Amino acid sequence: MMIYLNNTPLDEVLGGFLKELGDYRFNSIETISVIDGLDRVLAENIFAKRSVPHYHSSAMDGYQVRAEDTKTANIDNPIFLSMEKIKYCDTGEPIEPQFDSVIKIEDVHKRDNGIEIIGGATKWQNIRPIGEDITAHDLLFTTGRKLQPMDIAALIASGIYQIKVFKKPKVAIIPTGDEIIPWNKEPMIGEIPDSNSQLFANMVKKWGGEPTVYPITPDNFDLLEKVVKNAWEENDLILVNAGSSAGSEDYTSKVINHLGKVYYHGVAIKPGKPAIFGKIGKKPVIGVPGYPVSAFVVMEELVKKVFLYLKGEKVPERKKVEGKLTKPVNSDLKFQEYVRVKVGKIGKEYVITPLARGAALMSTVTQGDGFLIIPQNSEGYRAGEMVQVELFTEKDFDNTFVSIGSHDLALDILATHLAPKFNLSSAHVGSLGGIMAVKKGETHFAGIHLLDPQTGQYNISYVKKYLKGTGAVLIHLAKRTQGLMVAKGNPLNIKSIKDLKGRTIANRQKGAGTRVLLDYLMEKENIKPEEVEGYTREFFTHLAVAQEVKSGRADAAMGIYAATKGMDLHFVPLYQESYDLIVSPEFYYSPNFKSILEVLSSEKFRREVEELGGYNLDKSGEIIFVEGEKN
Ligand SMILES: Nc1nc2c(c(=O)[nH]1)N[C@H]1C(S)=C(S)[C@@H](COP(=O)(O)OP(=O)(O)OC[C@H]3O[C@@H](n4cnc5c(N)ncnc54)[C@H](O)[C@@H]3O)O[C@H]1N2
Ligand code: MOO
Repeated sequence: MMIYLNNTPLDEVLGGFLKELGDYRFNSIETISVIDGLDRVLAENIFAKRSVPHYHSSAMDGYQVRAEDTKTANIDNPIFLSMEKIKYCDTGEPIEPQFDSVIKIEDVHKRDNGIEIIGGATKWQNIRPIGEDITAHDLLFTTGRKLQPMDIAALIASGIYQIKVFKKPKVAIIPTGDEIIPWNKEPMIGEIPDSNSQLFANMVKKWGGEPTVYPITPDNFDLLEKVVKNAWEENDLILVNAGSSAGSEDYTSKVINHLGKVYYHGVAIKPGKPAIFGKIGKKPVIGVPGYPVSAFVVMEELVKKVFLYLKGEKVPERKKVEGKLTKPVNSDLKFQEYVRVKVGKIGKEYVITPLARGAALMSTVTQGDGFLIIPQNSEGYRAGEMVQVELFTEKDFDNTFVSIGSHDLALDILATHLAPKFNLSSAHVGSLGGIMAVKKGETHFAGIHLLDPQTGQYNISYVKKYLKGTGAVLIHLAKRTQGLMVAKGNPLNIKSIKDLKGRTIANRQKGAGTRVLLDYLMEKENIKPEEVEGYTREFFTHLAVAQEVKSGRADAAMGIYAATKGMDLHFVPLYQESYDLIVSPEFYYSPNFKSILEVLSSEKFRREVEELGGYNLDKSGEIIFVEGEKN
């Protein structure tokens, strides 16, 4: 198998490829009705055919008069004008040739057979003369104008009904892969619904193109070649999705090379490195990697730029914000990396939290706000460094609450109650991580559930210990039942912590409240970590450990009852814990926090959470403890 994948820097690929495209441009023209012109780009200069208004018209409801007749009127010498010397008109009505002025209706006294006025009118007052707005033969728009709603209104008013615009460039989208199935078919194991084609189609539409999604093509050279040939004839730009990397079934570059030429295969970006740039005849054919985020990055950073260049448009710059990085980000020196991040605004400062790096993780784009772009040859950034983020969302950060800490399903339900007025942006780092985030001013609040083994009490001693000097308000959210998740029917008869000896568990990460609880209970029963298989394998959520038990890879896992629901697992209740929110004092006293408190104490919210099972929210929203503020 021949593997050929270079690692060319992005700018070099883009610059070089545009050069290879020579004089090829998307410049076909079509004539359309002006009413279909929204967001279309004019391919002609347009001059008005008609003046607006096209007759002298009244600007007010009132009486048309001759200014001459009104000259001597004043408050002491009112003038009476008989019906022959005036004419009533509404706003917009034509001015008759014998008149040259309009007096507003509220400035006249109606008398029998005429009006009385107490002030003179000046010539052309309250009249919109011909061409006041647009004059016939005025230049309205030049080639290249992207038509907006008022543009279309002005064109119609000035007598333009047909316009010449650039044709929407046609973009072929060819999904490939034996495992890919139509987007609306329920997938079996090993099958992947074609979600990328819709990602591409909608991006192309946003850029002003006309996408066509071709049928899914299996991994087969001849079939792919046939579809590419076909698409090449019918389109201006061809995108082949997947089959771009080094695997033996990756035919995209072979097909392009057979029909035309590949100029670049492999870009020094991550994700997105196996992208392919080639040409068949004069038309560009681009191989976009299969992983959704790799695909998104290649579409945003390369395909969009090629597309808009060929369309003769500038690439709009992304909005940028600068903020403090909450976690270190390491980067491979070989690539320019696109790390998806969440952005939060705490007080006046932005905080930037990096998300997971996997190229398959669409959720890092849907949950993320922007890219932290780490240049090639950079090792990355340290926690606390100020970094710049290029935004891909339009979120209102002033109405986004940041929650960094332990995850609980109640937070998801809280988010549904806060929407659409407020967003809740959560990151799950465990209880201790949450406390540290509050301490460093990186979050508005943190969910925690930390047992103090000495006192048997939850959370308070940790707040006292770690947030002394910082200040914090501890608000109760829920009592929830922790226990052991085991297989349906409890075949191993696991009834208490003691029964974990010699069994395999799925454990939570250090710093997680559930881990602290397990350690506490194990110590009480004198069980050493070495006596429990899997103790060192860490998972970050309740659902993740539940999944391990469900799959049979683990015999048991400590977690909350609600996570077992829907998974058909057995639950052995062991402990009632208190899941609370630590709120920074600044946020606690801000008006926005009231909205959270309102939800916490609402019946509807409490009921919805309790319905998950294993929860009691009788006291949610109550203050448990206040740690003094900074002085
Ligand atoms: N041995 C190597 N394997 C891989 C390499 C490598 O260098 N050596 N590169 C990896 C990188 S990086 C990427 S990115 C991917 C690129 O893969 P391909 O473009 O060849 O695409 P596939 O392997 O066919 O699929 C990858 C992944 O994407 C899913 N996919 C594909 N099409 C769609 C679609 N239309 N909708 C949704 N999802 C789609 C596909 O099912 C796979 O899961 O290769 C790595 N491997
Ligand atoms: O380039 Mo791949 O897209 O790194 O994941």
